[in-house]
Amino acid sequence: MTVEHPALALRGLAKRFDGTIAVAGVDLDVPAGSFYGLLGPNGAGKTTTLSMAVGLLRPDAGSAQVLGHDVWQDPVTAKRLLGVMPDGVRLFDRLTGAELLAYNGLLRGMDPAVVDQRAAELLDVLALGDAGRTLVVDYSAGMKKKIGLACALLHGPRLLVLDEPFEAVDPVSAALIRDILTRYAAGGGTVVFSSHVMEVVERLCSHVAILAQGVIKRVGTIDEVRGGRSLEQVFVEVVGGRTATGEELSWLSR
Ligand SMILES: Nc1ncnc2c1ncn2[C@@H]1O[C@H](COP(=O)(O)OP(=O)(O)OP(=O)(O)O)[C@@H](O)[C@H]1O
Repeated sequence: MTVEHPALALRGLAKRFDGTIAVAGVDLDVPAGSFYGLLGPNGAGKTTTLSMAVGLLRPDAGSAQVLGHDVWQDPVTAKRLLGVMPDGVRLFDRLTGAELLAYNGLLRGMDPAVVDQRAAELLDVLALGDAGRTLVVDYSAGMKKKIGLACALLHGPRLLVLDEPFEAVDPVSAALIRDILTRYAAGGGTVVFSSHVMEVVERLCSHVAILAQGVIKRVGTIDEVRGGRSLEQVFVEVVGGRTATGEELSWLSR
């Protein structure tokens, strides 16, 4: 009997920066084939959690497995199965989009002919073909997101982990990214992405986890987490925060 591993399994992940506890013990199972949203306010620990989950940041404690392969003990296998778009897309940006994709593909040991063919297709689908000889450093923020996504997809990973893929992206590009991710998930891939945008998560995701102050406050399928309400209502209730009384900033009124 074969054991079905979750696409991503996090156990007790924790990270502290100096005096700040960024992530305080996160357990999460992302079922294979799911579209998983990681929601949380600024500073909740989303980027830190995802960075540890994909092997970019060493945790103080805990483990991360991609389809049963430990990210820290068996990184080559785990990273072969994984496509990552990190926050702020730290790219080698003195290259054109095509050069960056070629660099990524060859670094992964892919056949150069396959890299060329897939790179051309990705640039075309993501509407980056027109950027031609423009260096990635001169791309707009939205274009950088798209080339980051192309780099994450190039080797045909089974799991995609994306940090804020819709941030700084215009509606046309956002729709394009949504379509590509939806097709990828329909084809058997698993997507995990972080976001603050309820509407995107509600529209796309089968599952959601709400992270606040470094811990998971709610987790489950979208319907389980919503419990008949809107995701925004649940989010605000879980995360709390201050409400304006109307007295503040009175000097702004004329
Ligand atoms: N390299 C670092 N050095 C020091 N503190 C850090 C570092 N990275 C993150 N932190 C702190 O850890 C906490 C969690 O940050 P993180 O970036 O993971 O949150 P986030 O949920 O991704 O936030 P945002 O939505 O604003 O991107 C914050 O308090 C942040 O200031």
